[in-house]
Amino acid sequence: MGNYFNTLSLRDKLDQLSKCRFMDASEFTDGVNALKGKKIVIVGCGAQGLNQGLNMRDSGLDISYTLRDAAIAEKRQSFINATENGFNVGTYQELIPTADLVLNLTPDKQHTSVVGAVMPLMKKGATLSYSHGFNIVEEGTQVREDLTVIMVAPKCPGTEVREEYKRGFGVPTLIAVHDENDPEGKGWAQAKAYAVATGGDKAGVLASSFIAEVKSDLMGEQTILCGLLQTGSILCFDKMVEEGIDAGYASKLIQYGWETVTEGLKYGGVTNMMDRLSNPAKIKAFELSEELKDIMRPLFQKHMDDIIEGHFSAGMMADWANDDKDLLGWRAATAETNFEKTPAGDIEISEQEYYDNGVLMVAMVRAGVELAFEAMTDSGIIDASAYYESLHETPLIANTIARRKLYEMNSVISDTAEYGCYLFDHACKPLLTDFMKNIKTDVIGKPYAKDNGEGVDNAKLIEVNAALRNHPVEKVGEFLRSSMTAMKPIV
Ligand SMILES: NC(=O)C1=CN([C@@H]2O[C@H](COP(=O)(O)OP(=O)(O)OC[C@H]3O[C@@H](n4cnc5c(N)ncnc54)[C@H](OP(=O)(O)O)[C@@H]3O)[C@@H](O)[C@H]2O)C=CC1
Ligand SMILES: CC[C@](O)(C(C)=O)C(=O)O
Ligand SMILES: [Mg+2]
Ligand SMILES: [Mg+2]
Repeated sequence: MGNYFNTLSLRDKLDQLSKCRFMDASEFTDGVNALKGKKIVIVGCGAQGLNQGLNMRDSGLDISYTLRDAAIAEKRQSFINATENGFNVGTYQELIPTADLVLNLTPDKQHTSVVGAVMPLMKKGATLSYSHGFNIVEEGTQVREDLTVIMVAPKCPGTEVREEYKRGFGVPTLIAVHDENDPEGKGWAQAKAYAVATGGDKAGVLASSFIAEVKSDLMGEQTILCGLLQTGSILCFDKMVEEGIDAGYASKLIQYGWETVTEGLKYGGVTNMMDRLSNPAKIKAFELSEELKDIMRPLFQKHMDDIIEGHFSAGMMADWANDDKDLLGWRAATAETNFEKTPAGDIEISEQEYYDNGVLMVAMVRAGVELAFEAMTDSGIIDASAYYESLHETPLIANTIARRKLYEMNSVISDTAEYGCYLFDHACKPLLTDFMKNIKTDVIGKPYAKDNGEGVDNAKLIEVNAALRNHPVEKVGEFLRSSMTAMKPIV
């Protein structure tokens, strides 16, 4: 065992990183048939396990859960999740030998021990599935030759996998078959049926590789999706309070503001989100985001380099071996931030006010989306995949902050994402210290145009609009969104 990616030649690395094909709806006409009547056993009933299982059962598949013995004996939350939803639950010995498909939906840290325990019990020719390829790519786990190994990775938190499915939509999903484990050539058919069962085909499916999924997923979650939303929440809240804005108002503006402004992003990309601002505010947001991009670019690039080279995974695995000291310390520190401790005030904020009084938040989102997209595509990740891991998923993560702030986001995302989020946040906040010194309430907490007049330089506005609309994330986004015909509004 060792870092599998690092054992490949440069040519193979680049080939794997660039594996990404947007699948046409016509490729899913067989629906869930490849898995119909098959026994599907999910290991773990947490964020992904529960929500994927609910969708798959509603899609007509046979789902049961296997949990470690202690979880069953002590009736832990995973046991409650499964039994209260009417699923059959059993031990590994009871259920794994009956399974045609085993979904490993335990935390990445546990994969080596879980796969080690489950694999000997799996019947010959069965399939093992992951929703994140860390164990295969970064730890180099080798799976029994007779087993098929697939990945179906929703580009989204588990809660939203369920919510989007209930809305009749789905979440973009990346599927892959591990080249070294497809002895019967059935991997792709099963992965496609699984993606249909979770609703992924309605939002868009990419046929990809374990490697491309891991490297892009880690990058998205550490930077724009979670890291920058955490940094932005803390910095914007502290600034508003320091400048005399009511703390309840500041708390509400941020808690629900990310969800509201990124809903504009989800529908019409950065262009639409920025168009929701008045013209003077849009120009200001553009200038702020350009400055933010210059300051944060080296940090985004460092995260991408560390992920590609394996430094990130080595550091996180060292923390696993150290009883998660960093993860737990950072988690406790996040709970003590003033943003987290200040409840949202009972104040009406209209949808438009979130944009007008949140110009800096809009600027942060634009900067983060574009930087993450640029760092991924510069490293050989295909634009569609980079789009899902930056622009499309940001609103889905923002939804979690609207529910119960950073606590909710960090509980709902995987432990791997949570670790990466804190790592980025702790590096990013100091980088933005000088930038934040110049920030006043005209761009966070109060409407921009009111204090700055309505005058606009036409030439400047045309230049800004062109820069926004011509960014490559907008080009690929336009194409990908055109296939998301079942998308439903939530704000
Ligand atoms: N969170 C998310 O939204 C996303 C996660 N993923 C990926 O999905 C996978 C699952 O992550 P996530 O849903 O966050 O995981 P959770 O932490 O939410 O769920 C973990 C589940 O695994 C069980 N578990 C924990 N430790 C062990 C162990 N040693 N042996 C057996 N079971 C164990 C837990 O039950 P108990 O402790 O009671 O035994 C619980 O049911 C990961 O690979 C992750 O990267 C992919 C996309 C998004
Ligand atoms: C954004 C974090 C994620 O990758 C996800 C929800 O897609 C995770 O690991 O939780
Ligand atoms: Mg992800
Ligand atoms: Mg992840």
